[in-house]
Amino acid sequence: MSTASRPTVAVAFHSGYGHTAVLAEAVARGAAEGGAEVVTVPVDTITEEQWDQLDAADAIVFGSPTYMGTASGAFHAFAEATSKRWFTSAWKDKLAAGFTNSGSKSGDKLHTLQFFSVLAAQHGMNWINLGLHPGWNTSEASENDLNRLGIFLGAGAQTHTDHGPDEVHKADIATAEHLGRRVAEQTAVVLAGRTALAAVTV
Ligand SMILES: Cc1cc2nc3c(=O)[nH]c(=O)nc-3n(C[C@H](O)[C@H](O)[C@H](O)COP(=O)(O)O)c2cc1C
Repeated sequence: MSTASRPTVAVAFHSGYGHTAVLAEAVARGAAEGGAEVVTVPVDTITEEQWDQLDAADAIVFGSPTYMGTASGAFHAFAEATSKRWFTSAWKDKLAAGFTNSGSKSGDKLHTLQFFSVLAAQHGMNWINLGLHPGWNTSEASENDLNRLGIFLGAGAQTHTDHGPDEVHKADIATAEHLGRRVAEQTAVVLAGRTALAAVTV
């Protein structure tokens, strides 16, 4: 983990058909804008070097499409493989967040985000929520609002199943960027607090 206040944020994601990958890039972009060093890790092809990158990160943002009401099978395989880290509490006190994408407006996305938050809790990680009020919930609001799907736990996106990755909704991309920025900023606050605490306890 970083000792200075510049955080390292890892984006650990799976995308079967490229839509969620667009959001992973947006989270990474937002985190970089927020001052973090960023690594993206496609979990279905994860290497030993990338496991090391996750171990070294201050925050890990989990991302997956919603398949059958939960994260994809590939993401679940990755989650099971993290049990090696669980045994040694290797990820304890890292920060965590999550994003998902589905074909339907709801599509049971919340369940995927809840799965991510439980995975984080099992590791003793501290969950960072989206930190946005819902958009698109008044007569004057628009589908182009940030957080247009009105999710609090993480970033959610909806992509029509006959649309390609280049048609992921711009508001959902912006919402994912927001999440990345927020994770970077909140992680920097925690790192600064740890540094300050270490200074007064020596
Ligand atoms: C096996 C499978 C299961 C799916 N299950 C859901 C679902 O439960 N809810 C939903 O709204 N969309 C569901 N979808 C649609 C995907 O979430 C949607 O197409 C998404 O954009 C795919 O993201 P990806 O390109 O990153 O894989 C499913 C798609 C597949 C292939």
